[in-house]
Amino acid sequence: MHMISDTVKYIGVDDLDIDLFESQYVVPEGMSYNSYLIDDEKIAVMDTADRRKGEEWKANLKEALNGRQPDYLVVHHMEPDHSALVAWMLETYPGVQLVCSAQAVKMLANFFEGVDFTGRVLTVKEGDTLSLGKHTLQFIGAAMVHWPEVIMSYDTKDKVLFSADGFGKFGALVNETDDWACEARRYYFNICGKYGTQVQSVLKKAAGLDIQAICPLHGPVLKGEALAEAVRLYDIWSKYEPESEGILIAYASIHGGTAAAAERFGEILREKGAKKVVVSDLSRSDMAEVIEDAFRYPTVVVAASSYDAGVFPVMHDFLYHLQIKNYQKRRFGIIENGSWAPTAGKTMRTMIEALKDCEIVEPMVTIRSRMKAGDEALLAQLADSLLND
Ligand SMILES: Cc1cc2nc3c(=O)[nH]c(=O)nc-3n(C[C@H](O)[C@H](O)[C@H](O)COP(=O)(O)O)c2cc1C
Repeated sequence: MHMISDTVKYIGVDDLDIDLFESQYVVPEGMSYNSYLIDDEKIAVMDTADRRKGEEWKANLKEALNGRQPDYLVVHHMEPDHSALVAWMLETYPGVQLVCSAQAVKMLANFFEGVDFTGRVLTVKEGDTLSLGKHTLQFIGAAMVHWPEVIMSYDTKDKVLFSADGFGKFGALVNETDDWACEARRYYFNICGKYGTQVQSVLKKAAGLDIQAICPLHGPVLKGEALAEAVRLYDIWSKYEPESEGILIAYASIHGGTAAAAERFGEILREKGAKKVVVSDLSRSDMAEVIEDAFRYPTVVVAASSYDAGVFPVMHDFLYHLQIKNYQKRRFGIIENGSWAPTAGKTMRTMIEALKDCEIVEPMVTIRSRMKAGDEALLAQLADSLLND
């Protein structure tokens, strides 16, 4: 158990045997469910953990309490990976009061049938404060970062921001490296990506505070340069601005013809001077990582086989993911493939046109079954349009 400051203790747990986080994200480095304890005249526990590691978390809590009783359980976020032990806390510690938003109160009964919360909940909203003795918690509304009930809290004594899922990342703390951005980016775009406006609003509020440490619910505590870099990246990401130069080619291919065309198109782009080209096979890549790359770069080329008068499903899934994540402000190129009546291009075009402020760069290239020498010229033309316009 490590100390964040002389009175703020880390009591979270690592999960190294989880197969998929939220039943969809591969997490080869595991996951951490962070939880903190503020040891003051009144003791506040900041969130619980996932029930997968409930016993370990309870042991950490008991060790940190050292025989004392907690006074408050602050529930920043009701998602079960943080709130699984809420009912257990109420039952085990009769003096503990839950501190959460009004929206969270509505959710409590949904998650914990039969638990009597009467007289056990202190509802807080933006600007409210809670004195623990030397520490005072100031609450910050953070609705839709990334659920509606989310609050953050700021400890005015140690200048710590408890940021809920904001500033989180994939990966257990035991496996933490210096490269925070790599898995924080994949986490951000897939989990919070839809809510850029709400993240911007929280960043504006945070700019008015002197923050010495950010304590998220997943991933490492951020301090110093790491904190400043994380805030810089969150500002870019939540404005939907590309982070760096580059072109993503995402392809969906049944028998390899579209794959060959996509790889060749990558070579053409490099021959013409593109410095960074990432080619991803949507059937075999981690979808969350391809989505991350789509947000990272300003330009995306989609290449796909036609399928049942539409597009090969994994490409449909990719574009659908972009749509629900509020993807915007990017340029697209389109390559389609078909053996008798190519339809992939039209389907992809319709889906891209539904995205906000996304431009389709012409010409769209049609491959018939296998790429031929004659297709080179049109691919070169598309490359020129993408690189020079
Ligand atoms: C189930 C299935 C449905 C298909 N539907 C279409 C179609 O509607 N129109 C078409 O032109 N080709 C269709 N095709 C053919 C492929 O799109 C075509 O062979 C393409 O060249 C495959 O590219 P690939 O080598 O990258 O997989 C279909 C193929 C399969 C297996």
